[in-house]
Amino acid sequence: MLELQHVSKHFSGIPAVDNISFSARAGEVTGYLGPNGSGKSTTMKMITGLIEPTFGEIFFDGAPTLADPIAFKRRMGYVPEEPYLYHHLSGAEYLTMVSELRDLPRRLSQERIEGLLQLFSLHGDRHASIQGYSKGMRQKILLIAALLHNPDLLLLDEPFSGLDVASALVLRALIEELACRGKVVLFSSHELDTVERISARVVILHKGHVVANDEIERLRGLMDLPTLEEIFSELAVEQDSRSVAQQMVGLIDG
Ligand SMILES: Nc1ncnc2c1ncn2[C@@H]1O[C@H](COP(=O)(O)OP(=O)(O)OP(=O)(O)O)[C@@H](O)[C@H]1O
Repeated sequence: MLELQHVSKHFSGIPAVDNISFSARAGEVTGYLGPNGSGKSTTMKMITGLIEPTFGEIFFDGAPTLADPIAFKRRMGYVPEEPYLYHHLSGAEYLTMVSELRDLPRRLSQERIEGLLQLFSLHGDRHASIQGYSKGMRQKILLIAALLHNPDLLLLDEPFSGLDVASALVLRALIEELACRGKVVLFSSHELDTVERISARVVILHKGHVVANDEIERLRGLMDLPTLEEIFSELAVEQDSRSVAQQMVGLIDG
């Protein structure tokens, strides 16, 4: 289980994430939602150890993640929102580098790389440089890199970004399958339909605060709202989208 206890992150004294506590359990998918700038990526980065919390602690299977960061990173796979890749490498070279950094045996890692490239329909492009890859192709490389070492915890920050319909369907099924196999999966997304389909629970952030942390089914009942989109709008959207759109058109067409 992944557990955040009273975690905050301040940038120049300003809280981006403010005293949040929640847990994500093994065997189920936890959706992590919030408007732009609400603190989702900051939370993900704190869990990975890329940035340290200003306050609070993060635990994985009962142990503080910062107590033994190397052991924790062996068990974690992370798909960042921003694809920081080495563009001069080919997809296959990049994945080989990742597997070497992760100390995976060469034969095993090559089998996994070849297989995953095939299954993500990227095999034909494996020797081309990442520079020439489309956004979706880069996203697939990030996904494969996060999966290669068969992690127990998957942190997926907008993992569907740039994927075509077929690949998004594969990823959706993959996330469900990983949870079925007992992994902890925390994934952030703005695609509420997808979140609603595959997540048991959601955590909703608004301006750095947790405004909901429950099973989707229970939230529907408690709030008497039929869809996650309506629950999300009620808790985390302040503006009337129709009126904002009309004002925008008014400005350019006035
Ligand atoms: N390195 C940083 N320095 C200063 N402020 C930061 C930094 N990183 C994030 N922030 C601020 O923290 C807040 C939360 O940002 P974050 O990227 O976590 O939001 P998000 O929920 O992931 O948004 P999005 O949906 O747009 O990806 C924002 O106000 C952002 O400007």
